[in-house]
Amino acid sequence: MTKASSIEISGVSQVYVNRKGTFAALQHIDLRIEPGEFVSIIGPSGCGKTTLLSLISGLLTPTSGSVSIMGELIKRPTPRVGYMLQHDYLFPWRTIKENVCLGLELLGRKDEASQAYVTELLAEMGLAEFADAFPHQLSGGMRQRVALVRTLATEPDILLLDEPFSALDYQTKLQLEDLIVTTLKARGKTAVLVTHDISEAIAMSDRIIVLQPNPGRVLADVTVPEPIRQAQPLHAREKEGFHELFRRLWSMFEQVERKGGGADGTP
Ligand SMILES: Nc1ncnc2c1ncn2[C@@H]1O[C@H](COP(=O)(O)OP(=O)(O)OP(=O)(O)O)[C@@H](O)[C@H]1O
Repeated sequence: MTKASSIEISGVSQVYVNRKGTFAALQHIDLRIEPGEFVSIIGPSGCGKTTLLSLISGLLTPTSGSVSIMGELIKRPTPRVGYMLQHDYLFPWRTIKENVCLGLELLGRKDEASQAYVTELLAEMGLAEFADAFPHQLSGGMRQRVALVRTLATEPDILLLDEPFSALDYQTKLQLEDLIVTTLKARGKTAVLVTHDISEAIAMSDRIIVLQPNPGRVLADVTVPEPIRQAQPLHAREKEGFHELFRRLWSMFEQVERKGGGADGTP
């Protein structure tokens, strides 16, 4: 349960073919994410953030280059990688327990240890008494907690989080940020978060990758200062250096937007 994996992205380019021709969504991305690291990907709309997650999950294979997990080439989706999205995609006709067990069912895992782990996770997320409830009886924040349990139930080494908080109100979002970081760090999971929210990225991450568009490339790879990393996301915002880093990342966004993408050089 505490297994962690590295992600190695080497010389990755992704070209999409559409009616107008070809479009380079990502160009020559080299990135290594360490076991247990929490990394956020930020950047303007269309810079290739979701494409990068799709490549790590094995839903897409890169046009060139390679994506590996602990040195093993990823060519198709693998249970080692869990994916959590903005929408919870819970089945309305299934109870909460039945929803969180879906991934286990698909993998044919009906063993007692897996069931016990699901019960433990539901309790940890404050959902124990809702195991027999249906999704419509839960708030948006609770439903995202259910989605987190469903993702963790199959014990992936890596979690990909694609804007999982964007549909939530501010207070719920802050609470869920805390819960996710605590839960993933306690289990040593490697995590990659895509977000448009700079302060969320700083508060949750060990490292932040800034992408620039047209074509998508790495503009900056920023390590979050230690005092901020050590703090829970809710308190990270009060730490020294938080606002300075926010301003630095904000100015990178402005630079990319001024140049309309395709900007070279460091911020
Ligand atoms: N299947 C596809 N076919 C053609 N073009 C695509 C496809 N998927 C994505 N794109 C294009 O590739 C670029 C990168 O898309 P992607 O969704 O990865 O960006 P993003 O940074 O996640 O954007 P957003 O922040 O708006 O979600 C965009 O210009 C998008 O229109």
